[in-house]
Amino acid sequence: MIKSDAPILVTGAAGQLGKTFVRMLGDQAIGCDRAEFDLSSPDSILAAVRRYRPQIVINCGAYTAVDKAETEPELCETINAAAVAAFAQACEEQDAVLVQISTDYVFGAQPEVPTPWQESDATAPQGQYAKSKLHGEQAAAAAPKHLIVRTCGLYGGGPNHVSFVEKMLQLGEQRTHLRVVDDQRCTPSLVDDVAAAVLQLLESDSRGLFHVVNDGETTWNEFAQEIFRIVGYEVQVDPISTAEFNAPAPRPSYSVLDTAKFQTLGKGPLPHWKDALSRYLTTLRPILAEGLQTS
Ligand SMILES: NC(=O)C1=CN([C@@H]2O[C@H](COP(=O)(O)OP(=O)(O)OC[C@H]3O[C@@H](n4cnc5c(N)ncnc54)[C@H](OP(=O)(O)O)[C@@H]3O)[C@@H](O)[C@H]2O)C=CC1
Ligand SMILES: Cc1cn([C@H]2C[C@H](O)[C@@H](COP(=O)(O)OP(=O)(O)O[C@H]3O[C@@H](C)C(=O)[C@@H](O)[C@H]3O)O2)c(=O)[nH]c1=O
Repeated sequence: MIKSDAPILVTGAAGQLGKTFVRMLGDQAIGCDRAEFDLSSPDSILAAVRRYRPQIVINCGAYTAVDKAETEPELCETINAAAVAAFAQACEEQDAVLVQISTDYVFGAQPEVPTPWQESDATAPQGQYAKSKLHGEQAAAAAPKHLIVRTCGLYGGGPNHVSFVEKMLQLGEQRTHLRVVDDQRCTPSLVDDVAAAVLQLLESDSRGLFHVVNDGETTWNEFAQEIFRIVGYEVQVDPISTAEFNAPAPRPSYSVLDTAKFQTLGKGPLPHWKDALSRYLTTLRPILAEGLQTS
């Protein structure tokens, strides 16, 4: 159970998800950015956690530049795995719960029959970011009280965070034709819905590994088309393959996550991805009227 008076430390508080937790938790949150916790120096983490004496640490800080990680694998591994090991040790010492946010990218191999991945399925991370995040899960699992939440394609941090949604909107302001991959299936998810679900897991004292994404599944191409449909931009989104896009890091062709385990809480699935996207774009409407480029 979340004790209402004990602090909850949120790392990565300047990021999309961290910022959302800090907003939702209000006075109970101690939001820390890289000035307080430099995750590339894990040695400093224990002392910093001792200072705050949290009941829960929600680690949203991470190296999230998937392509850049291919050329900075050591830094990515330090931030996404070694720092998590330090949090696990600190949480054990403080008898605190460690919440580690992880990713659908821990799955990589093309399943024979595409069926949403369950928590018990074998992982097969492909790129450096993906591998470091799996190592981070393993490090978090060393904390006696841990909650590891895998999610996917986060967006919704507002116009200052450039997720896939803002990338599409910026490109859509400039171009009439875009090329977007149509051979990766996943479920992009809204930070508000994911953070609310994580808090439900904490409130029910859940421990272990959970998949938390919006309901349904799509491709990035269909997701982009839905963005433009909702905001009313006339942009043609041509389908291309992942090979044609030729990004430096590999991405899974199928990383839809099964949320049945989360649903055992009895609250049902998270809202459908189309509903989540529509809610987020509604909040952006006043800014879109001015143009995202100029905001
Ligand atoms: N984005 C996505 O699509 C997905 C993300 N995830 C996971 O969810 C979590 C939250 O992601 P999201 O909010 O999107 O990520 P963001 O990139 O928005 O935020 C990550 C935060 O980590 C901080 N950070 C990076 N390096 C350091 C460092 N050396 N020391 C301290 N802080 C650092 C960044 O700080 P600064 O702002 O100063 O750079 C940033 O605020 C991560 O664990 C990520 O792996 C999982 C699935 C999908
Ligand atoms: C901008 C753009 C992207 N794409 C492709 C590239 C990629 O395969 C896909 C999604 O693009 P992104 O670069 O936003 O995706 P990416 O940064 O790989 O997003 C990921 O972030 C990390 C942190 C995670 O943990 C994952 O869950 C995941 O969603 O769309 C196009 O095909 N056309 C485009 O114009």
